[in-house]
Amino acid sequence: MSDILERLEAVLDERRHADPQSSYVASLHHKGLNKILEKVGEEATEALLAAKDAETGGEAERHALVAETADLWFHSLVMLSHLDISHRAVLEELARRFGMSGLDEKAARQ
Ligand SMILES: N=c1c2ncn([C@@H]3O[C@H](COP(=O)(O)OP(=O)(O)OP(=O)(O)O)[C@@H](O)[C@H]3O)c2ncn1[C@@H]1O[C@H](COP(=O)(O)O)[C@@H](O)[C@H]1O
Repeated sequence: MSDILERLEAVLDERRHADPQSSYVASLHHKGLNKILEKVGEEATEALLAAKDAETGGEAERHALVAETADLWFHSLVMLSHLDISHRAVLEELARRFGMSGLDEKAARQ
Protein backbone atom coordinates (compact mmCIF):
# COMPACT_ATOMS: atom_id res chain seq x y z
CA MET A 1 0.00 0.00 0.00
CA SER A 2 2.75 2.46 0.97
CA ASP A 3 4.31 2.39 -2.51
CA ILE A 4 1.06 3.24 -4.32
CA LEU A 5 2.19 6.83 -4.96
CA GLU A 6 5.40 5.55 -6.60
CA ARG A 7 3.48 3.08 -8.74
CA LEU A 8 0.80 5.62 -9.67
CA GLU A 9 3.41 8.23 -10.59
CA ALA A 10 5.11 5.75 -12.94
CA VAL A 11 1.76 5.13 -14.68
CA LEU A 12 0.97 8.86 -14.85
CA ASP A 13 4.38 9.61 -16.41
CA GLU A 14 3.95 6.83 -18.95
CA ARG A 15 0.45 8.13 -19.88
CA ARG A 16 1.81 11.59 -20.78
CA HIS A 17 2.63 10.24 -24.23
CA ALA A 18 -0.21 7.73 -24.53
CA ASP A 19 -3.22 7.85 -26.84
CA PRO A 20 -5.83 10.27 -25.39
CA GLN A 21 -8.59 8.01 -26.79
CA SER A 22 -7.50 5.10 -24.62
CA SER A 23 -6.46 6.79 -21.38
CA TYR A 24 -8.19 9.34 -19.11
CA VAL A 25 -4.80 10.65 -17.88
CA ALA A 26 -3.52 11.02 -21.44
CA SER A 27 -6.72 12.89 -22.35
CA LEU A 28 -6.10 15.36 -19.50
CA HIS A 29 -2.49 15.99 -20.62
CA HIS A 30 -3.72 16.36 -24.18
CA LYS A 31 -6.29 19.01 -23.13
CA GLY A 32 -3.57 20.89 -21.24
CA LEU A 33 -2.84 22.50 -17.90
CA ASN A 34 -6.02 24.63 -17.75
CA LYS A 35 -8.23 21.52 -18.01
CA ILE A 36 -6.16 19.76 -15.33
CA LEU A 37 -6.47 22.80 -13.02
CA GLU A 38 -10.22 22.93 -13.69
CA LYS A 39 -10.47 19.29 -12.53
CA VAL A 40 -8.35 19.96 -9.40
CA GLY A 41 -10.65 22.89 -8.50
CA GLU A 42 -13.77 20.81 -9.18
CA GLU A 43 -12.51 17.91 -7.05
CA ALA A 44 -11.49 20.28 -4.21
CA THR A 45 -15.04 21.68 -4.14
CA GLU A 46 -16.53 18.17 -4.18
CA ALA A 47 -14.22 17.13 -1.32
CA LEU A 48 -15.18 20.07 0.88
CA LEU A 49 -18.90 19.49 0.25
CA ALA A 50 -18.38 15.81 1.15
CA ALA A 51 -16.56 16.88 4.35
CA LYS A 52 -19.56 18.96 5.40
CA ASP A 53 -21.84 15.96 4.82
CA ALA A 54 -19.43 13.66 6.71
CA GLU A 55 -19.52 15.94 9.75
CA THR A 56 -23.14 15.01 10.46
CA GLY A 57 -23.55 11.85 8.37
CA GLY A 58 -22.79 8.19 8.86
CA GLU A 59 -20.46 5.62 7.31
CA ALA A 60 -21.72 6.27 3.75
CA GLU A 61 -20.89 9.97 3.98
CA ARG A 62 -17.48 9.21 5.53
CA HIS A 63 -16.72 6.79 2.70
CA ALA A 64 -17.85 9.40 0.14
CA LEU A 65 -15.36 11.86 1.65
CA VAL A 66 -12.54 9.31 1.33
CA ALA A 67 -13.48 8.77 -2.34
CA GLU A 68 -13.63 12.52 -3.07
CA THR A 69 -10.27 13.06 -1.34
CA ALA A 70 -8.77 10.29 -3.49
CA ASP A 71 -10.13 12.11 -6.59
CA LEU A 72 -8.50 15.34 -5.37
CA TRP A 73 -5.14 13.68 -4.64
CA PHE A 74 -5.23 11.86 -7.98
CA HIS A 75 -5.88 15.03 -9.99
CA SER A 76 -3.22 16.90 -7.97
CA LEU A 77 -0.73 14.17 -8.93
CA VAL A 78 -1.70 14.60 -12.60
CA MET A 79 -1.10 18.37 -12.20
CA LEU A 80 2.38 17.76 -10.72
CA SER A 81 3.20 15.19 -13.41
CA HIS A 82 2.16 17.65 -16.14
CA LEU A 83 4.71 20.11 -14.72
CA ASP A 84 7.48 17.50 -14.27
CA ILE A 85 7.31 17.63 -10.48
CA SER A 86 7.46 14.37 -8.54
CA HIS A 87 5.15 13.63 -5.61
CA ARG A 88 8.44 12.94 -3.76
CA ALA A 89 9.09 16.70 -3.65
CA VAL A 90 5.80 17.14 -1.77
CA LEU A 91 6.65 14.30 0.64
CA GLU A 92 10.07 15.87 1.21
CA GLU A 93 8.44 19.23 1.97
CA LEU A 94 6.10 17.59 4.50
CA ALA A 95 9.08 15.76 6.03
CA ARG A 96 11.01 19.04 6.23
CA ARG A 97 8.08 20.62 8.11
CA PHE A 98 7.55 17.62 10.38
CA GLY A 99 7.75 18.62 14.03
CA MET A 100 7.77 22.33 13.16
CA SER A 101 4.82 24.02 14.84
CA GLY A 102 2.60 25.81 12.32
CA LEU A 103 2.30 28.70 14.78
CA ASP A 104 6.12 28.98 15.19
CA GLU A 105 6.60 28.82 11.42
CA LYS A 106 4.05 31.62 10.95
CA ALA A 107 5.70 33.76 13.64
CA ALA A 108 9.12 33.30 11.95
CA ARG A 109 7.66 34.71 8.74
CA GLN A 110 6.61 38.00 10.40
N1 LIG B 1 -6.77 6.89 -9.73
C1 LIG B 1 -7.30 7.15 -10.82
C2 LIG B 1 -8.52 7.91 -10.89
N2 LIG B 1 -9.29 8.48 -9.94
C3 LIG B 1 -10.30 9.08 -10.59
N3 LIG B 1 -10.20 8.91 -11.93
C4 LIG B 1 -11.08 9.38 -12.99
O1 LIG B 1 -11.27 10.76 -12.85
C5 LIG B 1 -12.39 11.13 -13.65
C6 LIG B 1 -12.98 12.40 -13.10
O2 LIG B 1 -14.10 12.18 -12.35
P1 LIG B 1 -15.44 12.98 -12.66
O3 LIG B 1 -16.40 12.49 -11.65
O4 LIG B 1 -15.16 14.44 -12.67
O5 LIG B 1 -15.75 12.41 -14.12
P2 LIG B 1 -16.20 13.05 -15.47
O6 LIG B 1 -17.45 13.81 -15.26
O7 LIG B 1 -16.25 11.86 -16.41
O8 LIG B 1 -14.99 14.02 -15.92
P3 LIG B 1 -15.01 15.21 -17.00
O9 LIG B 1 -15.72 14.73 -18.21
O10 LIG B 1 -15.65 16.40 -16.33
O11 LIG B 1 -13.53 15.49 -17.26
C7 LIG B 1 -13.26 9.87 -13.74
O12 LIG B 1 -13.29 9.46 -15.09
C8 LIG B 1 -12.50 8.84 -12.91
O13 LIG B 1 -12.55 7.54 -13.44
C9 LIG B 1 -9.08 8.18 -12.15
N4 LIG B 1 -8.52 7.75 -13.32
C10 LIG B 1 -7.37 7.03 -13.24
N5 LIG B 1 -6.74 6.73 -12.05
C11 LIG B 1 -5.44 6.00 -12.03
O14 LIG B 1 -4.72 6.35 -13.20
C12 LIG B 1 -4.38 5.18 -13.92
C13 LIG B 1 -4.34 5.49 -15.40
O15 LIG B 1 -5.66 5.76 -15.87
P4 LIG B 1 -5.93 5.86 -17.45
O16 LIG B 1 -5.11 6.98 -17.93
O17 LIG B 1 -7.41 6.11 -17.63
O18 LIG B 1 -5.50 4.55 -18.02
C14 LIG B 1 -5.43 4.13 -13.50
O19 LIG B 1 -4.96 2.83 -13.66
C15 LIG B 1 -5.63 4.48 -12.04
O20 LIG B 1 -4.59 3.91 -11.26
